[in-house]
Amino acid sequence: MSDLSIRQLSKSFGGVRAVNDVSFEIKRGEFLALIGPNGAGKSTCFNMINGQLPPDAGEIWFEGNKLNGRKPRDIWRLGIGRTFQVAATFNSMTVVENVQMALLSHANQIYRLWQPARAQHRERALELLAQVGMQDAADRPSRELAYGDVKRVELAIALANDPRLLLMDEPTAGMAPKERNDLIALVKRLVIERGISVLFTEHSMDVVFAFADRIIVLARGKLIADGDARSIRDNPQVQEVYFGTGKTFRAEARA
Ligand SMILES: Nc1ncnc2c1ncn2[C@@H]1O[C@H](COP(=O)(O)OP(=O)(O)OP(=O)(O)O)[C@@H](O)[C@H]1O
Repeated sequence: MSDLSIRQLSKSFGGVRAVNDVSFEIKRGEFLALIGPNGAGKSTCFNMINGQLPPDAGEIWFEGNKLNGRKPRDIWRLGIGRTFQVAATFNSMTVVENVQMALLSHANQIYRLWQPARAQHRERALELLAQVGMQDAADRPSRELAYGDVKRVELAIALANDPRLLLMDEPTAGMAPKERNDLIALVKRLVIERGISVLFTEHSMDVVFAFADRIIVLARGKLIADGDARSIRDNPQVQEVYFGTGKTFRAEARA
């Protein structure tokens, strides 16, 4: 069964066809990269899936539910998580408190009648921090964290909602190559351990080719390729759209 089904999705801004008749599926437990040069329509796709932008045409289905017309919060409740930039309050709390707040927010959706106290979520918050390798920093003020560690905590916060599909739009933006690699390796491990699906965008082709189960490529709003790393790397149309961007897509660049 496919988790997410995107069917003939389109979105224009004035005369710009940002997303043009795009269809793809994500299967349960798949780690799928959405790539494409700048302005290809990746963020617009994400924003339609998470309910921030209404599509002009096409349908989005998740586990048998049509998502068109639903609010971001309803889509989040259906099990589609996303990594947010940290909230304005992030710096005023400890690391574990930030995850506790996310758990509290999630619990309030379901157990509205007997809202558990924040303290009761500490153990679960520590478990989530352990999954992202941040348990030792649990009681540190969040404002002291290095950038890469903030990203790990963001991931723990996203996992607090127990998503079955996680959307990650450029999760490694602003990171050094080693940090990028580590974060995506961590996400891949979580995909395998938790059986969730992840759709992510990433500008580092090394990272995409090393970790993605499957890659889809957008160019000027159109989906031009969908396949594994080798087929994408050898695809002449993909090579052409990346020509001159400094990314390597030549066959001889194969690892
Ligand atoms: N809110 C908007 N208003 C007008 N035009 C927009 C808007 N959002 C996106 N666009 C245009 O739609 C096209 C696709 O943009 P989008 O941000 O989805 O691409 P992207 O693949 O995410 O790019 P990048 O890799 O640079 O983030 C671009 O031409 C962009 O200028």
